[in-house]
This record gives sequence, C-alpha cells and structure tokens, in this order.
Amino acid sequence: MTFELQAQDPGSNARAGKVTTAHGVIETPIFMPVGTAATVKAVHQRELKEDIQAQIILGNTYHLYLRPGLDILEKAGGLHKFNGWDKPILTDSGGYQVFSLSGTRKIIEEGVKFKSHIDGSTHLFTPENVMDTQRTIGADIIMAFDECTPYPCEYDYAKNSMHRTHRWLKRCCERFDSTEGKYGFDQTLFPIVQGSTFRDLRTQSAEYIASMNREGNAIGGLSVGEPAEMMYEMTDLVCSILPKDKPRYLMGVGTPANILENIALGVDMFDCVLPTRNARNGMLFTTQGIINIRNQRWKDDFSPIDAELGGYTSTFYSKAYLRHLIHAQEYLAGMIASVHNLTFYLWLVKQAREQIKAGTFAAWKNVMVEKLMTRL
Ligand SMILES: CNc1nc2c(CCNCC3CCCC3)c3nc(N)[nH]c(=O)c3cc2[nH]1
Repeated sequence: MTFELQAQDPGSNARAGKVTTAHGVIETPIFMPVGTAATVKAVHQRELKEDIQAQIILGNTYHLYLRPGLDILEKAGGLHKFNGWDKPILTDSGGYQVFSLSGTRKIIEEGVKFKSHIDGSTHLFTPENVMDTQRTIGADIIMAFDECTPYPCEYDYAKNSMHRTHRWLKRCCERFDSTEGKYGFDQTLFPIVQGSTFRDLRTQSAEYIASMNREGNAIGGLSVGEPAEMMYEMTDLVCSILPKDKPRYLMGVGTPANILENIALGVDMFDCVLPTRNARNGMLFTTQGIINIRNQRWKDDFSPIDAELGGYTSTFYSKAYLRHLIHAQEYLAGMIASVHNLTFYLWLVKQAREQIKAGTFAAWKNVMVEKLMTRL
C-alpha cells in the first residue's frame, strides 16, 4: 500500500491524498461505509458502486469469524470473492466489537475471552489468531488487535490498557510480518493509537505507534462518549505526532460535523455506523441539513429527498413517499434511506477534497458545519 500526499489546505491541517492498494485507489479524505456481516446493511453492491460511489468498505472480523466462519470465507477465496466487492476492504480487528457486542468477556495478557452473541459459545481472540483471521478474510487493510480504552476511566487504567495494547501490537507485527496473504495480493497492517483523554498517554502512544513505521496509522479510543471538544483536542495532538506521509484513520467517527472538523485537524479516513443505523429510523443527512423524515411536516412534500445530491435514490424518491414507507415499516424504507445517507457522506468528503485542492477548505468547512447541523 502506498500514500501520495496531493494537496494541503493553507488555512488548516487538512490534506488531500491518494491511497493505492491491491484492489484499487482510495482518494482521501474518504468515508468508509461499514459492512458488518459481509454486507453494508440494506445496500446492494451495485448501489455502493454507482449511487454512493464508495471507494472502500469495512468488514467486521468479530462477525465474520462467528458467521459465516473462516472455512466458508477461505473456500470462497476471501471476502472480496464472497460478497463480490472488488475494490478495497478494511477490517477492524474485533477487539472493539467484542466489547460492544459480546455480553461476557475477559481481558487477559494472552488476549480476550468472550462468548458469542449468536450462540453463547466461548472463544479467545489473541493478537496472533486475529492476524491469521484477517489474513483469511483477505482485507487490503487490517487493524492491529487493541483494547479501545473505555471512557471515562482512571488514569492508571488508561495507562495499563495502553501498554497492553502496545504489547499486543508488537505480537501483531511479528505474526503479520511472518505470514503471507492467502489469495495472492498484499495486505497492510495499521497500528492504533490509544491513551484515552490523557495528553501524556496520547503523546506516548502516538510516538510508539509512529515508531513502528507501518504504512498507515489509526487513532482509536475516541468517539466513545467523550465531548466533541475532547475528541478534537486528542486528534489534534496525535496528528501532530503521526507522520504526515502516512494516512491517518480516525476510528468510528462520526457525524458530518465531526468529520469536517477532524479533516481540518489532518485526518484522512473515517468510518461510522451513523449513516446506515440512523437511516433505518428515519434520520436523513441532506445538503440542506438534518431531516427526521418521520415528522408530520413531510407528509405531503413531494420534492426529492435531496435534489442537490445527484444519484438515483436521492432524486427519484420523494420525501412524502419515503416518510410513508418508514411509517409502513416497509423494507424499501431502510434501503432508500441507507443509500441516501451514504451518498451524502461520500458527497461530503468529496466536496472537502475539492475544497482542499482549491485551497479554500478552512472557510468552507466553517460554513458547512453550521449548515449541516440545521434541523429542518
Ligand atoms: C463508534 N465509535 C468508535 N468506534 C470505534 C472502533 C470501531 C470502528 N468501526 C469498525 C467497523 C464497525 C463494524 C465493522 C468495522 C474502534 N476499533 C478499534 N479496533 N479500536 C478502537 O479504539 C476503536 C474506537 C472506536 N470508537
């Protein structure tokens, strides 16, 4: 994997770049739709490519390991072959998902013991077997096995958690660097900065991660309930330490406003379940602001969901029709709303990229953040 820095905004730390992987190019800043169980929920591959124009999607090691299981994925020739997505894929390492999904889990030096949320069976994720698992899934970019330090937490907990994540990272690198891709293409391992909301720990973690000299770096432990200002302060600090010539991935972020603010701080890659999860309960992000389509006021508004956005779904269907489908709990409701929101998120980062290349991002960002927060 390579990263080419193409432009830097004069009024902020925003940058535009190009990541090249075995499955194609990613133009940054980029938003990565989350595909949990080998699918971006309710979205066809063709819509991801044509309407949304996604360049990379995420897979979930925790889910895929439990279902369909590694034997099926290996027989298919990896996730790209299994779900038919032939562009780049990134998989998270599963640690975060164990914490957010599995009822019972126990952290030990070896790794994390947990019970499957599907059938209650017990499993152990270790740095080593999570590397092997991601080799089998076959994502172009894989994440180190880490603990996303919970928020809030005591300083000592954050310190010990960070050091354990660093020890696990060393084991990930050793395992990953001593194994090959299973399907004839190269994969890349990103380490993840932790340190919670403590400046000295964040500095220490960013310096340690940078010293591993991997081809890209991730910022973890944020978007876990901390105030947005704290998220921005930690991101700003970490981005000032991570190398400029490597892509920076801020995990689990965020709202449109969070994304623009973090682009200004130097972040290149984002993922979040918000556009798809909120779509299913009728929250639409549009070029004019946020719409709760369930609201009475859209009952007889036959205008397109978002005429400015382009793309079949956002211009073919009306607000009134989508409101009806949501109230009728029709499957098509979630499909339309998910494609629309993802189209918006990709449109937003594409606009940011154009503004950065034009050198006008900083002022545009401030206007845009205000506008996007408007509740219509
Ligand atoms: C929502 N906020 C948030 N998410 C975080 C995530 C998950 C990012 N999303 C991954 C996709 C979701 C399903 C498939 C992959 C984090 N992941 C890791 N490994 N470490 C974090 O500190 C970490 C921190 C995170 N904070």
